[in-house]
Amino acid sequence: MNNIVEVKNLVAGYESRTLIRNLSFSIPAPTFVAIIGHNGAGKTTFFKTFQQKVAYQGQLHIKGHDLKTLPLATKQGILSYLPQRNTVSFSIKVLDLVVMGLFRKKRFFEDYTTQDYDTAAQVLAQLQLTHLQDHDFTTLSGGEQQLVWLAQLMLQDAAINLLDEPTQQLDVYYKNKVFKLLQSWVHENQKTVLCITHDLHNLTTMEGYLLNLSKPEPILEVISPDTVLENQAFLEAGRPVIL
Ligand SMILES: Nc1ncnc2c1ncn2[C@@H]1O[C@H](COP(=O)(O)OP(=O)(O)OP(=O)(O)O)[C@@H](O)[C@H]1O
Repeated sequence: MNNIVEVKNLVAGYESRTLIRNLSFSIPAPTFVAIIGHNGAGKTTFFKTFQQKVAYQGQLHIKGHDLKTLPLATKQGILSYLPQRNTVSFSIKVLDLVVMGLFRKKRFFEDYTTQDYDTAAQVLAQLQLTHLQDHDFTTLSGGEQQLVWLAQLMLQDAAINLLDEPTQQLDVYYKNKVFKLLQSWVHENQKTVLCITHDLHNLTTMEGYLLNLSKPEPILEVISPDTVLENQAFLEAGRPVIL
């Protein structure tokens, strides 16, 4: 069976700075992977390699395809990305923004149907955002906007989802809720979620792996209260000097 994600001897960074040094791991089945590490460790850069926005050596395979040779449309159907910050500079209703997650299933200029809007509303309900669905997105709080982007990403329905700090601006209730939702997304919808996070204490109850990019030789570690604590202590003990 093809691995869902396979990273082999990955080396990436910027000009004179190598941030990812010879990283290798594979994910054989849909799972949750928390990507952790100090500020500047290269977590977002790692995601940028998947988007081909940073030059890299080594291999990145998704569902058995080399990312370098995969046509864009196929890649977009397999891989979704939620950036750390996403902005909209025009007024748009929350439900209209979320339904756009279905764009890959539409032809150019094809309208969204009532059924599409119902699907979008269901995802908003899962995130307890129904009361905001007719609001102007630009008037929402930072945390509410983050949840709306997450709803849109869930609607995209890709097999592999790269989330860059999706809980950064959320209150403690929503942090917990979003991690639980991601867990059920993996179990019930067979999604693979790679999630950059600094919210280590939310990880203790998760099932999956963590990858600490601050460690000299990062590997997938099975999440347990002990591994989370060990990694927390490692990160608190100090930062490597990154030149
Ligand atoms: N285009 C670029 N050119 C040069 N250096 C860059 C570029 N983009 C990012 N960097 C640097 O690479 C380092 C890693 O950045 P990256 O965004 O991957 O960190 P991170 O682990 O995601 O950090 P954080 O937890 O703060 O989000 C940072 O020091 C950053 O300044």
